[in-house]
Amino acid sequence: MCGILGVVAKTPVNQLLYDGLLVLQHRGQDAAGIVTAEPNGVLHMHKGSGLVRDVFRTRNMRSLIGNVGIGHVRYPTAGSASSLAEAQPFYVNSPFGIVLAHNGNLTNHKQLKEDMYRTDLRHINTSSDSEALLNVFAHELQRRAKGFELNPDTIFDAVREVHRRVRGAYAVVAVIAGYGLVAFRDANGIRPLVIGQHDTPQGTEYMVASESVALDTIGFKMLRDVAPGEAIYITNEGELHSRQCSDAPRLAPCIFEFVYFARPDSVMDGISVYQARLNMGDNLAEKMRRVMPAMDIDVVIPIPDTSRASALQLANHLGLPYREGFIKNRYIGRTFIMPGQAGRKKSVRQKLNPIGVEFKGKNVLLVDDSIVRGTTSKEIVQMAREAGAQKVFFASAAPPVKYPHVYGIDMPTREELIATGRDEFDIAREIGADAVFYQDLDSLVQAVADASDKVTQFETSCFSGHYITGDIDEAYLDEIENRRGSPLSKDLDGRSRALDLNVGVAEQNLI
Ligand SMILES: O=P(O)(O)OC[C@H]1O[C@H](OP(=O)(O)OP(=O)(O)O)[C@H](O)[C@@H]1O
Ligand SMILES: NC(=O)CC[C@H](N)C(=O)O
Ligand SMILES: [Mg+2]
Repeated sequence: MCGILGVVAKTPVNQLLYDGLLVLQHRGQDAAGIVTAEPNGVLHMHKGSGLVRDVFRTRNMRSLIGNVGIGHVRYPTAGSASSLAEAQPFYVNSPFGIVLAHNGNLTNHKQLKEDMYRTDLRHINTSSDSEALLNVFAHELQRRAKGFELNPDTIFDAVREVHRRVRGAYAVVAVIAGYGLVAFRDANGIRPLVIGQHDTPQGTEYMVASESVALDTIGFKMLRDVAPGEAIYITNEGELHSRQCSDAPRLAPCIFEFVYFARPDSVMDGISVYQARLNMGDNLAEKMRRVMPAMDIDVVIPIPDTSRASALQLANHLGLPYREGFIKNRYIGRTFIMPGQAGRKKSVRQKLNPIGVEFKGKNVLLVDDSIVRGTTSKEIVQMAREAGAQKVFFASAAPPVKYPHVYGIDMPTREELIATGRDEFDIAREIGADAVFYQDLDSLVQAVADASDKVTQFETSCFSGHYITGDIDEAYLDEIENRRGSPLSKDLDGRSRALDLNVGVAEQNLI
């Protein structure tokens, strides 16, 4: 997943974007980037590999001039490479000069890239789907723009055409040089996007962000979610326009945001992530009562951080003590979104360390939000045993992850997923636990829906194998599995390869 941010302010926007990206860091640790825009259309970009705090130095911040801008933190998705060339935002010089940042994954990326090359005569230089998305938008805008005049209708018509051409998941922020900020969300609302405002004596400022937590911490008031299929255009002067640009919008947000990705203090599509996780704990407790009536458990221990809310509620519901048995090294980031299995494995031990007294001679129930590759659970169970636990049970607040995620989360091969071809007994054996308990899918959906008064449908493909965009079949999954690990795209007669043209940190004055 990635984090995106866009601001139209009355004063310089560089610090706001930096602060906002820091708050969205949990959505991507691979690369970060900011582009700011001056009223005359001059764009300033700085992006690089690594965490926000490492990418931006004072000198970089000083060069980010302008009251309008966008930012991105990246977590590469299936098929894309972990490289500086794919750090966002992306820039295209025509029409007007556009920069774009994207959260999600396009499922017809290969086709789009081919169309771009053969029909639209546009060159895509990386294997990033986001670069293709930018070029589709640019092409559609160019076709409609009349000279240097750009009105909201033209922008909204271009977004409408983007919805027709592009499949998959996308929440987008873009700046059109000299005009303003554009934001839009795919017709299923798979990826989140919110808009907030801040009133100043000079007028209203607007911020669009992946999560409401970015608005909260920067001091913007939440206005609403951007609707599925909707586009927002905020001019440099702060005039807000919005329009539904999809013929068939429906709200089916990705349920994995609520399980793992989003921060618990965010509210997305009207759903408190924290409340959804508490509900997951309740529902899991119900199941545990059913399947394990005589509970031989002394203590419930969460795997920090994400499982805490569910584990707490599970313990309350079962009338068992809840204890913090693992201490997390606060200087290590999220393990799951790290690229590379070796790094992930090493990181679990560096990140979490048991408190012996909570384990010695006890039967412990470890709770995590999800088990994906099993990297965390395998290490943790072993650590619990080394710390003297008698029995180690493991509970997951989400159902088994059995299918690749094609909408922006890096779970691309069935082979990598511990639940592929294994039942709960096999998985318990595999991770070394005495037993494993999983939430049922219906209960997960219910848990999140219960925290909402409007959302009834979710994108659940990694648990159910049902892909909401309707364009995913066995052949597609086989293809992304085969492509796994290759940083080079194989299409276009081998002509357009991912040329890693950027060396070091990319910094540009885009004039
Ligand atoms: O089965 P796996 O492939 O190991 O993936 C699942 C684990 O990864 C995530 O933790 P992560 O360390 O990324 O972040 P957190 O601190 O927010 O829990 C998630 O919360 C699980 O603990
Ligand atoms: N996780 C994401 O949202 C990534 C966005 C885009 N597909 C990329 O790989 O950069
Ligand atoms: Mg975790």
